[in-house]
Amino acid sequence: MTTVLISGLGLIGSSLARVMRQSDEPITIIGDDPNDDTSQFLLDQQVIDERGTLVNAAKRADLIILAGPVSVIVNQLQQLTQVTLKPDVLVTDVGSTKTQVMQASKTLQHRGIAFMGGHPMAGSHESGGRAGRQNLFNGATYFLVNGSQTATQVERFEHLLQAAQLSWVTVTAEAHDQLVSEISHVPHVLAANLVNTAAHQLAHDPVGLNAAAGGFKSTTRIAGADPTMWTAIMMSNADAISTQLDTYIEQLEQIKQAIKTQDQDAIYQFFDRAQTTRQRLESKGDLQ
Ligand SMILES: NC(=O)c1ccc[n+]([C@@H]2O[C@H](COP(=O)([O-])OP(=O)(O)OC[C@H]3O[C@@H](n4cnc5c(N)ncnc54)[C@H](O)[C@@H]3O)[C@@H](O)[C@H]2O)c1
Ligand SMILES: O=C(O)C(=O)CC1(C(=O)O)C=CC(O)C=C1
Repeated sequence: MTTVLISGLGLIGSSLARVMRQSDEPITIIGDDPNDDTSQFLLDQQVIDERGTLVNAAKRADLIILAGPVSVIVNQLQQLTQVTLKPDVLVTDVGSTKTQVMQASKTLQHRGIAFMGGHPMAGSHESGGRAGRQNLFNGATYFLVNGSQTATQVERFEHLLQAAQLSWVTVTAEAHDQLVSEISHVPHVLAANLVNTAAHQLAHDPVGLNAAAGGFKSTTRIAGADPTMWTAIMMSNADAISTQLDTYIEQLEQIKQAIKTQDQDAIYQFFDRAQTTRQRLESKGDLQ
């Protein structure tokens, strides 16, 4: 029997629990979350078997998954250094940034506890355990960052999540944070900025945002995401995100100039390049 402790039963933590429920291995899932409503819902749905607190339940666990906001994960890695854990336990996380998390895991690793960074590249603008789904991660990339885990621990972890048919990719924390700043973090900044700017400009327009159609709605869906989670992400990947934003500002300046000066060719090339890349991703089935 494998005992899994998931701390943070939100969208990601509860979805991982739902995937593990499909595993052929006998498992007990202990859930830790301060939200009583979510925890009770997941108990009733038999997504988790019992509730516990991180500090009290950690000593029984073979696998500990930290699935709260990045700022919470960083604190919990410190808390776990004060607990006597099973010698073979694997501690991992699902945080959207990895450098700060890997740094915070060092004390635990120095005490001989196996830690491996993780980040499933799937999610939603919805949050909370009720929004979790068994198929949320299907076919997605799952980044792993090497810490002090053994090959057997990785194999067992991947086996527990087999039902999701994930694509496992090992990266360094720095390469990870650089990459996701571009494909995930900056897009969230841009989406939120589109909404905030439009809302401000149209504040006194009686039709205004109510007339927004597919274009505005599909480019800004992710602006509906949880501000606590996204604040923690921005705070923990500040350098990479701000550097990427500089590049975006430069690119926006260039297209602004092209539009202002009626440079038809430059405008066409701008949209043509984007269309070609987007269509290539769609044809691979990666995007809709
Ligand atoms: N949402 C996404 O698309 C996505 C995708 C991949 C990774 N992530 C990462 O996964 C993590 C969780 O994100 P989410 O979308 O599930 O967020 P969420 O808001 O749905 O869930 C977070 C959960 O953590 C709980 N929590 C808060 N403080 C806690 C504490 N001290 N102890 C235990 N639980 C606590 C909250 O009550 C909540 O249930 C974040 O680190 C995020 O960066 C999110
Ligand atoms: O699909 C979404 O709504 C998401 O925002 C998922 C998303 C992203 O693509 O940026 C969000 C955060 C992550 O860490 C990984 C995935």
